[in-house]
Amino acid sequence: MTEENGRIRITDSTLRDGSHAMAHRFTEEQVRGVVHALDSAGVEVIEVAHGDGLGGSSFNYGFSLEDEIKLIAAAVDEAKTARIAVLLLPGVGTVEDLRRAHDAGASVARIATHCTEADVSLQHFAAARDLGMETVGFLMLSHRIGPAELARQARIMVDGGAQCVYVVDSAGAMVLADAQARVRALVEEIGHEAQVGFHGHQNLSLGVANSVLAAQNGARQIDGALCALGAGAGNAPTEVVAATFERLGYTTGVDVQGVMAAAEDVVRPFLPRLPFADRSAITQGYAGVYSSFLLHAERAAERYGVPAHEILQRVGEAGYVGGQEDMIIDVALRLVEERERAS
Ligand SMILES: CC[C@H](O)CC(=O)C(=O)O
Ligand SMILES: [Mn+2]
Repeated sequence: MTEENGRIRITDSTLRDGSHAMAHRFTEEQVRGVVHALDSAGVEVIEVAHGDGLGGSSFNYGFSLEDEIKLIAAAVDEAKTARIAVLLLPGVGTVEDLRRAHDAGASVARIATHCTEADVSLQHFAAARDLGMETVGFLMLSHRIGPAELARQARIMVDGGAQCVYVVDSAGAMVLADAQARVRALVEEIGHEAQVGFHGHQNLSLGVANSVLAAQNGARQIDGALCALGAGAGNAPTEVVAATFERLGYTTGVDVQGVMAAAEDVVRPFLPRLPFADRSAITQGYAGVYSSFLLHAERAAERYGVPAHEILQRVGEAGYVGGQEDMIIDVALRLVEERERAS
């Protein structure tokens, strides 16, 4: 296929979604190295923040090794052409956090809400627009509601000032047509006023395939992370996304060799473990569990002596959402009780 499929903007989230997999232990040196490599490879937007967004460094979500504003400033300093994005979950981060990130040089504000709660993002979009930032809405756990309802939530974000709204497969639970239908519904609802994006996870190893279907159905912004470094089994790998989209005839502006080198030579050496669809991560995709719950479940498994995949299966059945990380402990304790009663 030739270059006929139009332009796709790749946003790399190694330094934000990857923060989950790194237990929020990124150093300034690592941030500088990754930004330098991505920027040199032509990646236009690089997201930097705590895994749970601005203000996420806390007992509940895990403390960052380095202050995220310092990391954002380092990323801005390192990038020659790429723009630095931040993620903000209203309630975890505040408008004040957004201002601080903007003062440090971030220019893209990605405001994330649970897929049914778009209305809590309105003041954050207004603040981001006042600051002159580009605005992106992020509808997390998008698999939990149908395409029509998701499109209504996207409409709320666009009316509030979002210039793009993402279908976010936080659990890596979407199976091909799920991604396709949701992206198509958003494109129909908001496509003449705003762009649509797709953020895929690899729990069922479909992050790249879902991203391709998203693009074929009108998505114009696609997320990835180098070496798939991200929550759960990781994100659609940026280097695979770039290579695949080029082969499909999309223009991304990304140098495939450069981004492969960034993955292999810069990120891989500091990975604590390769993101992998093991039993726990597959369970997340299968049962529709927030990918960032993986490490929390593994820690609870270790502490209470019950398998992480069983915890995650129960978490999926209960339908817990981001912010309910404490319920993972609750589930683990219930499993312990059940086991004691049964023995
Ligand atoms: C906790 C925020 C979350 O990691 C955002 C995201 O990347 C997702 O929902 O997939
Ligand atoms: Mn994610």
